[in-house]
Amino acid sequence: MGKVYVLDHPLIQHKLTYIRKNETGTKDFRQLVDEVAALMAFEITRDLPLEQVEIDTPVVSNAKAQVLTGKKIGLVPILRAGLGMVDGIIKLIPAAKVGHVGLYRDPETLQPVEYYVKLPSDIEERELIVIDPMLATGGSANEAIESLKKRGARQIRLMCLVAAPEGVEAVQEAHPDVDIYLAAMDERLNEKGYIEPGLGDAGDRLFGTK
Ligand SMILES: O=P(O)(O)OC[C@H]1O[C@H](OP(=O)(O)OP(=O)(O)O)[C@H](O)[C@@H]1O
Ligand SMILES: O=c1cc[nH]c(=O)[nH]1
Ligand SMILES: [Mg+2]
Repeated sequence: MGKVYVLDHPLIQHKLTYIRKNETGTKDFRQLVDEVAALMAFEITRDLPLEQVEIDTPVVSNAKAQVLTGKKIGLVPILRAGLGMVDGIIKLIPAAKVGHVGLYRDPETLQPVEYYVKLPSDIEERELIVIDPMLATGGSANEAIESLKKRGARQIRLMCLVAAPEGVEAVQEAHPDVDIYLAAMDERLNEKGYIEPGLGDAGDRLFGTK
């Protein structure tokens, strides 16, 4: 079963509180999501492998130093709301390629509807991070992960700001090979499929559409 990591760094938790607040407007919401995504990226890349190299500094020759090695990273935001987390992560991993999976959740059935997929050609070679602020029923994340696997992806992690326990369980059941990284595990889903306490509709708050 995939592991679940709740990233409890104080800066992440402090900023998340302001993201949640009803009175936080679009500009600040966007800025805070960007900052939290960067902080989360810092935490989830802790286990990236390093290799030793030799470099010349202005002072000595052949100094031992370390550089990243292993698989390259690919980011896959789930449209729309996942877009709000891309720039923050790219600041730390500027060479990451970015694929897009477009999904919306039907408001009646809560089922995900796929409308767009565009991925880097070498996804099977990359360590992919699927990003979406919200993991509610888990339907969208599962559909996105399925879509990536169908196209050859082999190593996938999921990064969300806020999750409901139902969504985490659904992903763990459907994709036991996928580890999940969260800023918070919330209490429940309400009858409309919204996370409580949550932060509302992440896409609408990011893009000012409601
Ligand atoms: O876990 P689930 O129950 O599938 O719900 C989570 C999905 O719902 C939201 O997207 P939404 O459908 O609002 O689309 P948007 O990003 O375009 O606003 C959110 O960004 C997730 O993708
Ligand atoms: O609480 C929720 C649930 C799904 N999608 C959102 O944007 N927010
Ligand atoms: Mg939305």
